[in-house]
Amino acid sequence: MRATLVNAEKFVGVANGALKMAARDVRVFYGESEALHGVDLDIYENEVLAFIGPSGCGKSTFLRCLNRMNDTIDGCRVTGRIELDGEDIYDRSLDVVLLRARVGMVFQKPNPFPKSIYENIAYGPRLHGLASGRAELDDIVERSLQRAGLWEEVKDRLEQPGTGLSGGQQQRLCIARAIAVSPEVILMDEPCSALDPIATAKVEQLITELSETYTIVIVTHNMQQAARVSRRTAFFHLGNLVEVDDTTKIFTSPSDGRTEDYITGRFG
Ligand SMILES: Nc1ncnc2c1ncn2[C@@H]1O[C@H](COP(=O)(O)OP(=O)(O)OP(=O)(O)O)[C@@H](O)[C@H]1O
Repeated sequence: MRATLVNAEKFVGVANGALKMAARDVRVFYGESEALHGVDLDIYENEVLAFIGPSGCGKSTFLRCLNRMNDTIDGCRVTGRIELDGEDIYDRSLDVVLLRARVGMVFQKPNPFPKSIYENIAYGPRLHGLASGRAELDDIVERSLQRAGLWEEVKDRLEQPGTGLSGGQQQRLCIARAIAVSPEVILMDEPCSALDPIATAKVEQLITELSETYTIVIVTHNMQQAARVSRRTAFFHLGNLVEVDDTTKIFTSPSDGRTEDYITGRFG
């Protein structure tokens, strides 16, 4: 563990981004059971925002609301309002496939398609008509892999299966796949929990680099990780968003006793 939890200096200059997403009174029901009890949260451009809290408190449920992944869960219902650049993402006329390109997602377990490394990246841009020919597609594939810090490791084996890479490489491949469709927001649900410390360090470094271009929301069980990568942290407890503040403040002088109990290890 590091001596200090937070290196605040690296976040200078990104503290006052424009509003990117806004959630108001968001409630999520699984059948009759209410899992999230009215969450209000603003997310700013180019910030890294971490969600922390004990198991089952609703972090992943809320994250999935942000690109409507909950739509894919039977019996799940979302109420309230979530806006992306001022637009209601639950509006009936909204194209969900396009939304998920704008608000991409990286999951806990790396999940490359059972296709070549090249095809893993090329699939999205092709689907969304982002390349006018093979040369442009090649260029997107190379740039995405470079951004994800994977190009040097895979440039000579682009036709080999993505599933043949190491776990850490697979996760960076999934990040490259998310980047390839030029998202604005990237949601990450415990992206390092299946990785070893070296692969984790690479992904954390990548998150810091990517925040120059994208807005990143990350769920993590690892408080040191939240402290290392995020500018702000939101603490969830029993389906409530208890508080959101600068990461430094959350880990040094939180406003709510429940946050204090959690970060000092009294529960969770
Ligand atoms: N598909 C589902 N069907 C029914 N209930 C669900 C489903 N997914 C989550 N829940 C419930 O919603 C609540 C919040 O779960 P969620 O997975 O969002 O929490 P979490 O904070 O992400 O937990 P963890 O840290 O363990 O991943 C829990 O009570 C959970 O049992």
